[in-house]
Amino acid sequence: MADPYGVHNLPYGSFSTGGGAPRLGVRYGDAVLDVAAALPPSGARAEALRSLDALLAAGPAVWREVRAALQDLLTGSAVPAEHLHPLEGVRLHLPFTVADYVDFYASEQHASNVGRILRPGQDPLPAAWRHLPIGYHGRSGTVVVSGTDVVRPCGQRREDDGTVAFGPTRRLDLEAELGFVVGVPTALGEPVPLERFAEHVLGVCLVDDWSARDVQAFEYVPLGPFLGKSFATSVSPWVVPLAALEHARVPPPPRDPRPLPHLDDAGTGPWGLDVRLEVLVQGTVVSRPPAAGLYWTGAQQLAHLTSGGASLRTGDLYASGTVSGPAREERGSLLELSWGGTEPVALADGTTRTYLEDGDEVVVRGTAPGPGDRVVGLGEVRGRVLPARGQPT
Ligand SMILES: O=C(O)/C=C/C(=O)CC(=O)CC(=O)O
Ligand SMILES: [Ca+2]
Ligand SMILES: [Mg+2]
Repeated sequence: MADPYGVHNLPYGSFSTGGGAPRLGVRYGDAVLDVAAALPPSGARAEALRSLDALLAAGPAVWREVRAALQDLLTGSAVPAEHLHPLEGVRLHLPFTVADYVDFYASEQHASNVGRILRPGQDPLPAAWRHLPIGYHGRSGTVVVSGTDVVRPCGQRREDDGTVAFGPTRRLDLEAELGFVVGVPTALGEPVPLERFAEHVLGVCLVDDWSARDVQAFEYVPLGPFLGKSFATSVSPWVVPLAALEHARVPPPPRDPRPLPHLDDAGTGPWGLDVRLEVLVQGTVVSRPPAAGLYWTGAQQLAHLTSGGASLRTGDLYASGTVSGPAREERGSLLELSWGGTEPVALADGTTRTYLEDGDEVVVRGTAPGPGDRVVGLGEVRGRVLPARGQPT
C-alpha cells in the first residue's frame, strides 16, 4: 500500500532529539523532517518555522507556501537525508500550545445513544440539538500528547443505595473524536462565517476525551461536564492540514430543520470529513467510528463558537464530540459499546470490558481518503490507564 505519510499528507508536529528543545517537524514516511533546518529561511517564513505555534499564527498564505516548499523539497532529487530523523529516535511533544479547549457533541448517533442510556423515557436529543452544535468549554491545561499515561481520577458519585461517595471512578471511558486546531486569531466581537473556516483552522488531529461516567452523571446538571472530563484529554502528535484532506471532504448528512443562515452550509463547499477512526482497547479493535456522518461540521462549529463575538486565539482546540455511527461496532465510547455497562465488550485476550480497567491501553487511530488510491494517515492517540492516586484525607 502507498505510504499514508507521503507528500500528499505532511502533518505537522513538535519533536526533539537527544533532550534538545522541541522544534517544528513534518512527518514524512517513518521519519520526521526538521522543517526549519530543511527549508531555506526567507522573510515571514523564517519566523513561522520556529515552532508549530508560530506556523499556526502565520496564517493561510504562509501555510500554503510552506506546504508547497516541503512538497517541492521532498519530491525533488535531493531529499535532505541529514534533516530526516527516524521516528523511533525522536520524542514527540504536545504539537502546539493549547489555548482554549472546547468539546462539541456533533454526532447524532452518539447524542441519541447517550440520551437513551442516561435519560431513558425522555427525548434522546436535547431540544436545541438540531438548531446548533451543542458544546462545553473544557480544560486546556490537561490536554496531553499521545503516550501520556492517564491516572484514574477520583470524584463524587451516587451509589446504588442513594448515598454519595468520593473515590476512584468506576466508569472510566474513552471518547474517539476529531480535533480542529485554530491558527489565525480574531478580535472580540468578530464572528467567523462558514466560508472563512479554512482561513482560521490549519488542520485536524485525533482526540481521546477521557471521561469518568459516574462522576459526570452526578455533577452535570445543569452546567454540563466539569470534573468528569477535566483530568485528561489526549491528542495525537500530528496535525493534518486541511489542505491534505481535500479528497476526504464529503457532504454532511441532511439537516432538518434547515439551520439558521449563519449555520446554513448549503451554499458553501462541504466540510464533512470522511475520516475513518478505529478504537483499540488492549490491542482489540472494539469500534470503527465514521466521522463522515457527523451532523455538524468543523466549519459550523467554528461559526457557532464565534457567533456571539467570542474571539479566537492561536492554539484554540475544538473537538467534534464523540464520533459514533449507526452500527453497534461504530460506537465511539464504551458507555455506548457496553450500553451503559449492561453489555460487556469482548477483547481478544478472552476478557471483557464494560469500562476501562487499570493498565488498559487505548488507541484511537484514523485514516482518510487521499488523491487517487492514496490514504491520508492521521496517526494515533494512545494512552494507558494508571491506578488512582491516594485519596486526599
Ligand atoms: O449527554 C450527556 O449528558 C453527556 C454527553 C457526553 O459525555 C458527551 C461529550 O463529552 C461530548 C461528546 O464527546 O460528544
Ligand atoms: Ca467528548
Ligand atoms: Mg476531556
